Amino acid sequence: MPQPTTARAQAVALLGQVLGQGRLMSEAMTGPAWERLAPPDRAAAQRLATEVLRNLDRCDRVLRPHLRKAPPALVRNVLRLGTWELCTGGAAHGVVNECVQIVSADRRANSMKGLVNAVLRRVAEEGPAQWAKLRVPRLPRWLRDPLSAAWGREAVTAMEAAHLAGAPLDLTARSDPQALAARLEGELLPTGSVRLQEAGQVSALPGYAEGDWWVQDAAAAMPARLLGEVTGLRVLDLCAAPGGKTLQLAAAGARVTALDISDARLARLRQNLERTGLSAEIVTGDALEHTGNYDVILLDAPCSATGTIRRHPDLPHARQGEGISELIELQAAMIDHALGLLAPGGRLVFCTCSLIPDEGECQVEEALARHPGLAVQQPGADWIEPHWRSEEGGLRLRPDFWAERGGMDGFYMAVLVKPA
Ligand SMILES: C[S@@+](CC[C@H](N)C(=O)[O-])C[C@H]1O[C@@H](n2cnc3c(N)ncnc32)[C@H](O)[C@@H]1O
Repeated sequence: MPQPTTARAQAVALLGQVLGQGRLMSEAMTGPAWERLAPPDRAAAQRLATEVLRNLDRCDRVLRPHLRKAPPALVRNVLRLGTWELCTGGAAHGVVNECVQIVSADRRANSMKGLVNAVLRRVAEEGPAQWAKLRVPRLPRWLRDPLSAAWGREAVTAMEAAHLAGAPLDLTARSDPQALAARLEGELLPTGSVRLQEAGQVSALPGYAEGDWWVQDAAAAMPARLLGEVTGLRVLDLCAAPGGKTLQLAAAGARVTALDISDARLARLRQNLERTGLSAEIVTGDALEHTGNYDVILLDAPCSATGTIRRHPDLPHARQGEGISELIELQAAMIDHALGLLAPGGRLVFCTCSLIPDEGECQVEEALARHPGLAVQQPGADWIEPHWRSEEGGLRLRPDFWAERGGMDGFYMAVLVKPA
């Protein structure tokens, strides 16, 4: 008979996988124990682990005076979880009891249940008052150092505040953003996205089943918007899944080919097309091997995803920057291949959800040097704020932009024009 599990126990298991095994939360939310959890408990486990990771530095600061030496990983993660809950309004009795139970149930950690009980009782008394005074958690050094070099310390501090604040829910309307904003009582952003500050369960929102909208961060919706009128154009979405940009292009009347190397991710794209009643040709394959001829190509290249930390605070803890140089090489190869698939005079939108200039500005500068005649088209949309523009002609978006509205994902995008 499998042991029953709880949201807290699974949150601790998620923390162990992210912090101990370098797995992303999205990779870790599988397995028999996870499957046994009821959907609301899965959501609770995900939220608990996400908040602990977002506040990891704070949890460790509160715990430090109560620990003479670092306890084993499981005990440490239970203490971090308990600390976050106790410092943010969790009821002491329930939190402490269950944390003790989680440790008791583990053969190797069992002997430390007394310590967990004693430490969390102290945290329950002293932690909440301390919590509000703690500094905003900093990014790990592997990311903080290069970002400080690129954007300056002050900007990184502002980004860290945005990471701590988390992200509202942004939607892209299939047809009428104004009507959607009114219907959901959301904010119509200048770019055309609709923002909800408190959304609850996404699939329960009006219009979800009818496919009237899809979830897409406001920054992520901008690359396709830069293309303006695309009705009837042959558009290739070269790294398309799960399909936010494919949906935008199809809704705008383009003849879209959506290509991705991942069948599993394309299955989500297919579901999104079905739900919204939009259509696109779907191709499973490697972008570098695709052939064809297109008026427009949108290349949302695989990248470090460091622009999405507001929503994925696990990322800087699970990864230490490994694999980024390979991604940078792949992005350059994809730009070169995409240019070969474009008709003369055709446009390539290159974008990444990264904060690292090597995956953005530098890619465009280097592509211009490699391809004589290639030009950058300065986007002219009236919603573009002057400080978003970067030197080589692209747009640099950061999580600390629009702070008063709730921020945006970090993104880079540029429109390249092939010589006619
Ligand atoms: C940033 S995501 C794309 C997000 C998507 N454009 C959207 O808006 O929903 C990058 C995608 O690149 C895909 N990918 C990675 N390597 C690839 C390759 N060699 N060829 C095609 N797709 C690839 C990944 O499977 C992933 O879905």
